Amino acid sequence: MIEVHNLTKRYRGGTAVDGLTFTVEPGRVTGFLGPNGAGKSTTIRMILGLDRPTEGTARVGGRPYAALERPLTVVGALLEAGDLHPGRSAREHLTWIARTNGLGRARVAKVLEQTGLTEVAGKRARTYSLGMKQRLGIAAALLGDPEVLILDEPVNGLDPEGVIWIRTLAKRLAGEGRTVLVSSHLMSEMALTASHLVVIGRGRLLADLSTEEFVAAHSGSNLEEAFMRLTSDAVQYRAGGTR
Ligand SMILES: Nc1ncnc2c1ncn2[C@@H]1O[C@H](COP(=O)(O)OP(=O)(O)OP(=O)(O)O)[C@@H](O)[C@H]1O
Repeated sequence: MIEVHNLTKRYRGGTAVDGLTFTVEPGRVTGFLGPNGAGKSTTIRMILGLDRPTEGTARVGGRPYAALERPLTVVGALLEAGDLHPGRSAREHLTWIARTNGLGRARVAKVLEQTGLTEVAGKRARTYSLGMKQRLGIAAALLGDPEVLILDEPVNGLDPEGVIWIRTLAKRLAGEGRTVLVSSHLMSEMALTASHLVVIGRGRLLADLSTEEFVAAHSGSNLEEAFMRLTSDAVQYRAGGTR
């Protein structure tokens, strides 16, 4: 479970995250939606202890990230900017993470298999397509067999096959009882992937409801347009440069 309470991040230039409170439950895929600049990445960074909140708290598996003894066994994350060494192979990359986190080598073989990378595991990362890099990022996130998975914009730039693969994987992980949070700025994609939605705009919570409820409320209209309407104030605020 992920519990976010009154989470706030202010920068000198403005407020990126503004008093957010929501819970991400296990056993389902939760879509974390908002237009560009809404504060999704900043929220995720605070959940993962990479950014310090100005106010409020974020807990993963019942504790703040910093209090987790073996973080990779509790939460795995795929962030937008991967830190992949181009000269390293997938197997070397994963083995290094496993070793520095006290995880057994058997996990490396397991996550390579789970992400379909076994056959290319010896190739250097510089030869990988974007789709393969995303799979490797997900393999690293799965290494500690964590109960919580956070994927930040995982389908950006992927071809249709890659998009379907991520969608299927997210659902499978949730089906295993894990907590899965997937961020996106595309309502149409989340409608196919997530069974629950947390929508933010301008750092504030706009909606926290099941995908079914959202779709039913906007049946007959284009989902992407309905999402744009919901977040339109946030977009106008941003475009006006008043942040
Ligand atoms: N280090 C920083 N200093 C100042 N402002 C920041 C910093 N990081 C983020 N912001 C601002 O906070 C706001 C939220 O950014 P964030 O990246 O969290 O949004 P997002 O919803 O993830 O959008 P995107 O999908 O475009 O990354 C933006 O206006 C951004 O410019």
